[in-house]
Amino acid sequence: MTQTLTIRRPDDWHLHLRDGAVLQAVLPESARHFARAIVMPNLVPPVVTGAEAAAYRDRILAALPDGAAFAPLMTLYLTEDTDPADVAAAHASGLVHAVKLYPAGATTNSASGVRDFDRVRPVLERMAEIGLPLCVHGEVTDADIDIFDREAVFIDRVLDPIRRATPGLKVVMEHITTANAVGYVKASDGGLGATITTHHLVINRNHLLVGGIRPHYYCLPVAKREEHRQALRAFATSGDARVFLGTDSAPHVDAAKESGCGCAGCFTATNTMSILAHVFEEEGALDRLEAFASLNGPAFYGLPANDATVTLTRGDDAVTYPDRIETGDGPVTVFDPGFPLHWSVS
Ligand SMILES: NC(=O)N[C@@H](CC(=O)O)C(=O)O
Ligand SMILES: [Zn+2]
Ligand SMILES: [Zn+2]
Repeated sequence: MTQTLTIRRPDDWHLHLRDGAVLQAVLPESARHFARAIVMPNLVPPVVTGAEAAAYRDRILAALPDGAAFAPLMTLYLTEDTDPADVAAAHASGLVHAVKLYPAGATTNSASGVRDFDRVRPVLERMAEIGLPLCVHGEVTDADIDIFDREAVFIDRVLDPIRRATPGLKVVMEHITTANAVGYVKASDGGLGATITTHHLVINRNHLLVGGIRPHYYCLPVAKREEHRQALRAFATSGDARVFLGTDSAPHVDAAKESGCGCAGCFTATNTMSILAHVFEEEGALDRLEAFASLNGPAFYGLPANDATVTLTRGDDAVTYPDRIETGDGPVTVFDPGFPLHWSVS
């Protein structure tokens, strides 16, 4: 039996496109289904200034396949030396849609991130004035905090104090992985949103570690216990306007993942919409997929939803995707959800 679902064209509110040969290879995977994406600035070196963001945007547009309708929404990488005036100008020109906070050392290419949060206070205050959202990688980096606890501790020690000290600052808690984060966002009174990735709706920490270590399931924040995955699924499929899709599709070539010290990141751009339809169907929430993937994000960012639509079709036969995408730097493995997919985007 064939079933169809038509929704506004989705957007991706947290995406890594990289640069050079990898950008060239992975960009079509996102542009195929998504109209817009918040593009992460953690290149090496990072995208810190408005001028750097404009140059990166030009490289992305140059790499787009002919005829693709895809708009990169640029972000700036917050450092302790970031100039509030440069941020405000990049926002006023329409170039920059968010500033990204990486605690120094928290994740891939975060060495230039923030150590002393007092040093970025002037930037945060300016952002609150102009309505520019702060996107947050929400993990502490203290050596004595267990990696599975780093998100929950971040909420108490960093996120909540920043929000209290900067009233009116719009914050997106990105790629949330815990029931603690779900609870914190649900208890907030506005100005706080959260993104959830495709893979955190599918895997828990057993998928990563049982029966052998699975480097392609390793990402940050690391997948948690099953009870946390269940909390994420309930929140994502609830229709709550504070939560929306940020795939955090994060390509690393296989040689960097399948290594004695493998990089963090799951590459989900290729099959995300099929996986999400599967998850929402399992949760009896197909009617709320549009809110999560296409409506809540633009509303939070103050942008219109897309006029175009996509139709998802559920067929009896499983749909297949390539196991890996070839890039000029080597292959990038596509996230394997571990179950057959029946929904495809037409
Ligand atoms: N999520 C990840 O595991 N990796 C991301 C960085 C990030 O979003 O934290 C990357 O850039 O590879
Ligand atoms: Zn992150
Ligand atoms: Zn990310």
